[in-house]
Amino acid sequence: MSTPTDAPRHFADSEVGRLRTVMLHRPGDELRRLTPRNNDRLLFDGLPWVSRAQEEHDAFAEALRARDVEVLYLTELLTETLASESARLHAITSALAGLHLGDTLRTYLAAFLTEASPEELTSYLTAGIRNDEVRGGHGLVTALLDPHDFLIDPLPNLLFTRDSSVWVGDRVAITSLAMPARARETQLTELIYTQHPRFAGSRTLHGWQSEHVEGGDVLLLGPGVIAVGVGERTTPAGVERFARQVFHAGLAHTVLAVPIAQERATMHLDTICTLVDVDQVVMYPNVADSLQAHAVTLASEPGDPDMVLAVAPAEPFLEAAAKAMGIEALRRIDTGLDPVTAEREQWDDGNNTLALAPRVAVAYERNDGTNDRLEEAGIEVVRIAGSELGSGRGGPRCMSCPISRDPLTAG
Ligand SMILES: NC(=O)NCCC[C@H](N)C(=O)O
Repeated sequence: MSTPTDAPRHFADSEVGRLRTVMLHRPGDELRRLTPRNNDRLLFDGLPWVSRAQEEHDAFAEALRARDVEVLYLTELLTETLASESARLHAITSALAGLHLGDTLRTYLAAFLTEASPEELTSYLTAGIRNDEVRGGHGLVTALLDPHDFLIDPLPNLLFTRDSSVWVGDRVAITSLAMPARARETQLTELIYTQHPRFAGSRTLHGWQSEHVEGGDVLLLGPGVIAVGVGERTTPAGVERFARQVFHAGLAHTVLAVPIAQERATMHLDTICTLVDVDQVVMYPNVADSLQAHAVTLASEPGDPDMVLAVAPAEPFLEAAAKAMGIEALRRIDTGLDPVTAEREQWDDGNNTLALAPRVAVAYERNDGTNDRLEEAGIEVVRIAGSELGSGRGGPRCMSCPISRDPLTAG
């Protein structure tokens, strides 16, 4: 595999530049924590068959490797990061910061986790610890909590690495996840990007303490142009903060703030629209005509500490996007073949494609109507199975965090 020698090692300025490196999370024991009592709270619609989900995920990773994409695994990076004492201390302190533990249990767990190997600590941080699994620290809190209550919550949505960090240019944004079940994920991505030797020197943006922005809402439409969905997960204040940061860092000239319905089916912008070419998106037709965008640009001089943002009135999304991208039109390929098929295939993440290069995209095989349409439009579809992976409501884009793509030429 070769990368252009003048390109930074970690870089992304589009959704479709040739994919070089991606971070995935192979589903593991954290999925075995899901029960009919907690799956709603943990944001899964069902209980996945874990070994089949792993097979499906391995096939996804293999399809990427077959296209010369370097696959990094979040848990491997985390375990390597946790070899450092300072990273371990940081990880343990943040994982035990919750107000549900009490001093006795927190002190016991801190000592217990400090003794754990990096592999074991990774496992506790991702699959969690249940009250009935601890051997010490017993007292009022352990007695009053239900035996099945989690002292450290499992993170089954780690599978969706897209949401907990986003590379924009040569910087990585640590996002701020809105749902309590996912909030701790970004403590782990922050630790990896700030303490793993591979990322030494990488500069970060945003942060998990900031206003909510989730990676599934962030679409790098092309060099200098970023669309950000605002709905169930990313807040208006989140997109404002994000816009200020990318303008300040010179990473974008326009941010499109795109209001989306606050519903589970459309939890992120990438559940209704993803790019499959430099000027083509696959899009949910039931919202395509009503989707609007406010173009946000910098009204003050670059470098002025009082950054003033100019916010344009709402315009149809595709028009606003094409204008900001400097192209004649952002063409649309519809999900499904009719409104009902479109609704079914949108729910099953037919829109949620991962581009490997212009006109080459990974998609769930089950969405026949959408995949046929993509192929008719000249897109090569790399089909993967997702019957179990999809039970958390996320497709190939949600399950991948591009760390390196070949740059697209601006303009
Ligand atoms: N970008 C995405 O749409 N990610 C899918 C996230 C699914 C996860 N179960 C969630 O509700 O957050």
